[in-house]
Amino acid sequence: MVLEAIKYTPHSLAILDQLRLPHESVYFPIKNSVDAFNAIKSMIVRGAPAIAIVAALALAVELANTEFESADDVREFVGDKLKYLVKSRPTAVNLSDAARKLENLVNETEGDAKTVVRAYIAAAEKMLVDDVSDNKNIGKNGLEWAKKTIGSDKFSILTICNTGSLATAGYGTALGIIRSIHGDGLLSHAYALETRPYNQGSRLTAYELVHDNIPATLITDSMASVLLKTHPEIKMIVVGADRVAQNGDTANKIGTYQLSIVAKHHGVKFVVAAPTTSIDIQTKTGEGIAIEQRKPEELVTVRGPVVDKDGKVNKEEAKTVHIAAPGIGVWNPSFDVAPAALIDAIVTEKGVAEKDQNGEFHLESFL
Ligand SMILES: CSC[C@H]1O[C@H](OP(=O)(O)O)[C@H](O)[C@@H]1O
Repeated sequence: MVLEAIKYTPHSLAILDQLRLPHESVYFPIKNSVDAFNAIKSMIVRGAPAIAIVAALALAVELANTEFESADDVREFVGDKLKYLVKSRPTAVNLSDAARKLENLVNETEGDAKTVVRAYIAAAEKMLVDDVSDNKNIGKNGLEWAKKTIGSDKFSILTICNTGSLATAGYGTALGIIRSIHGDGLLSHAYALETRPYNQGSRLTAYELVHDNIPATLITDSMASVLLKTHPEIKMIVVGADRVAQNGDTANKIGTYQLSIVAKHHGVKFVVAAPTTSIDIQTKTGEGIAIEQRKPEELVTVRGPVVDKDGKVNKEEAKTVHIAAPGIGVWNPSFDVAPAALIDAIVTEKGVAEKDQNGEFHLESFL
C-alpha cells in the first residue's frame, strides 16, 4: 500500500490527519480555503511541498463548487483566497511560490468564468502530479551523487524531521533519497531523529521507514553527535528544506543547523534535498528568511494514546500530558538555517548544486 498524505478527486479533497499518526490513519475532509488554512496552521498537514499542494487543491475544490458571474469575479476570488492561505505558515516558500504562479495564471487566462476556473483547477492538479515525479528525480539525483561522492559500498544515513510521502504528494525529498539509496541496495541503515517538539521523526518518518521495511533506528535529537562519533559507517546526513536562499543558506526544521555543524566536525556529507519550488532566489541569504515561532504548548505538552499497565497501546483513548514545570518560559522556533558554507550539495529534481571553487552555489541555473 502506498502512503498517501493527500487524496484528491475533482471536487473533493481529503488529507491524512498527521496529528493522529502513527497510531490512527484517519483522512480529514477539506472543502475550501478555510479548512485548508486551519489544517495547515494546526499541522494536520505539514511539510513544505504538501502544504502548498493542499492549499492549491482546496481552492480548486472551492472554485468547482462556487458559481461566478464573470471571469474577473474568479480572478478576484482566487487572489483573495491565495493571499489568505499564504498567511497560514510563513517560512516554507513552496506555498507562496504556488500562490504566485496560480494567481498569475488566472490573471493571464482569457475567456469566461468557467474557462478561468478550469485553467486554475488544471494547474493545481498538475502541481500534485509534478511533485511526485520531482521527488523521484530528487531520489535518482541523490543516489547518483552519493555513488560519485561516497562510493559503491553500503553506508548509513541520518535524517531529521519528516520529508517523505507525508510531507509531499508522495515519495518524499530527503526521505526520497533514502528510499532510492535503499532501493539500489546501497543503504546499510537509516537513523531518524525524533525531532522535538512536534516529533515529526518519531511519529511520521519512523512510520514511513517501518511501512517501507527500511532498516532504521530512532534516536533523540541529543544523540546525533555521539552517534556520528561512534558510527563511522554514517557517511551522509540528508535533510529537507523549507526555503533555500539564493546563496544556498537553507531554512529547515529546528535542529538542522546543529546537524550541519556536527556533520562538518565528523567529516560527514551534509546534503539538502529540495525541489526547485523550495528555492527562493529573491531572498539573498538565510538572514532574510522569516522563522515561524510556534506556540509554547507544542513544547510543554505531548499527546498520544494511553499505554495501559501491561504496556499495551490503547488507540481508543488519547491523552495530553504536561511535561514541563508550570510557569517556565518557552522558546519554540519551528525552523533554523544551515549556512551554505556547511552544505555539501543541494539535490533538486533538475540536478545537484555544488559550490564552485570560491565556495559559492549558483542556484539560478536550476530555475
Ligand atoms: C519536504 S518537507 C520540508 C520541511 O517541512 C517540514 O517542516 P514542518 O513539519 O514544520 O512543516 C520540515 O522542515 C521539512 O524538512
